[in-house]
Amino acid sequence: MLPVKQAEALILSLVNPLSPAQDTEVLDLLSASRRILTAAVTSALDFPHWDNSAMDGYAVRFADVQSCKAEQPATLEIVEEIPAGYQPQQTIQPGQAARILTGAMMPAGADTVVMQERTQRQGDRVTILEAPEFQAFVRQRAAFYQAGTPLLKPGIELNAPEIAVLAAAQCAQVSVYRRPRVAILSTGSELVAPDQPLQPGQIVDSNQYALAALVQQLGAEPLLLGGIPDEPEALKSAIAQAITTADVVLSSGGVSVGDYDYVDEILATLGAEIHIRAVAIKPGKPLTVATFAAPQARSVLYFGLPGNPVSALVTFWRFVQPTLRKLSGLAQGWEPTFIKACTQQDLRSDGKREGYLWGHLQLVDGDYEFRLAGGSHSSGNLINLAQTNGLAMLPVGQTAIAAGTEIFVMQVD
Ligand SMILES: Nc1nc2c(c(=O)[nH]1)N[C@H]1C(S)=C(S)[C@@H](COP(=O)(O)OP(=O)(O)OC[C@H]3O[C@@H](n4cnc5c(N)ncnc54)[C@H](O)[C@@H]3O)O[C@H]1N2
Ligand code: MOO
Ligand SMILES: [Mg+2]
Repeated sequence: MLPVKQAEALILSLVNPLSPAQDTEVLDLLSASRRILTAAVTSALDFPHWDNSAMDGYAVRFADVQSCKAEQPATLEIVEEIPAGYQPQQTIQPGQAARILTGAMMPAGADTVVMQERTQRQGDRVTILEAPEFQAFVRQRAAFYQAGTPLLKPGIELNAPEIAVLAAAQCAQVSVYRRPRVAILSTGSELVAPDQPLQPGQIVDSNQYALAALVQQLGAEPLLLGGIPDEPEALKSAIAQAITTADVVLSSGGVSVGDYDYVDEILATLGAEIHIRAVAIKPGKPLTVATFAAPQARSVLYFGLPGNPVSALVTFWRFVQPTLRKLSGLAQGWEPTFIKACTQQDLRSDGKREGYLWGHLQLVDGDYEFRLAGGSHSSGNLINLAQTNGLAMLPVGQTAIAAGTEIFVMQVD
């Protein structure tokens, strides 16, 4: 059994990220949310594009107003009104000012803005009641970004801030990585679809739905291959089909030592290289990780996840999620986030495998608290997994952690 950290490192070393040359598509900016940028973006524009006013007020020459105060105000002649979107026509001379609105271009000759509240207006004259700072309320050209320097790096996820930056830089279309394709198949002769009547001994194929939801949440495209009975020929043809269409294949079930656990055997028959057969994690010990090399242009990574519903989810969060993040072209941040939290209950584990117990992570007065889900922590119990958002990690060798102790909790929402 491989320790969890070693399994994570080995799995990440098997991942070939999508290629910025081949695996890309060009999208309208509005469709690019949550996608990953393939190439660096620079802009020919400075930000701000020109000196402009940060306030509604008056553009003045600092020299005219630097010593004014309420008892000794300065009165200036207003020679122009400058709303946003208008190019000033006048150069401000000594004794002159321009009415200026927020975001409007500074006129030549002026270097400072006096906010409206520090002035009194009489027709085409304005009285400045208080000396401003030199260059007050002027947003200088290129103060935020200089044209030609790096604007956005490749391998970042495009969320609202990045989309705003791209729009402002007039990048109406953007090159992003295509979505990774993830084939999902469930093994088990006992499985039926949710809309089928249940016969004695049968259960619903919930793993297919759970895995599809997780794949979608990560921005990848799930290819649903359904439930495959525990028959070697059926399984072989399903896996053979999956590896021709997907970047990653996820199966659940059939990886332990039972009489109908055929996955490893079939992978070997199909020419896969099996890298992992078991990991020291609870739940999730019987985890198979394999690669298919040729004849595809790119290799296919195969995860034989354990069939127990919680084991399938925990191994997805711990190992498949980082894989999909790396594969997707993200430059960093593949690994799960572990948060220090104070457990509110006693936690127990056999100490032989790295244990993961599900529960709820919550900020209370600035500190995270972990509340263990009530009910059974059996890997077959998916019911109390609902409404949880964290997995408390119990290191190998540790059998009991007392309530009130600080622990690491893996965030899973
Ligand atoms: N003698 C041993 N038996 C088992 C061991 C072991 O080390 N020695 N390991 C146990 C552990 S740990 C796990 S986890 C399971 C993993 O089993 P498999 O991956 O072979 O999965 P199956 O046997 O096919 O199914 C296990 C369980 O999960 C249910 N299942 C399967 N697929 C689905 C699905 N798509 N949706 C919902 N539920 C599913 C299935 O009905 C079984 O109840 O092996 C232990 N046994
Ligand atoms: O360790 Mo198995 O993955 O749950 O029961
Ligand atoms: Mg089994």
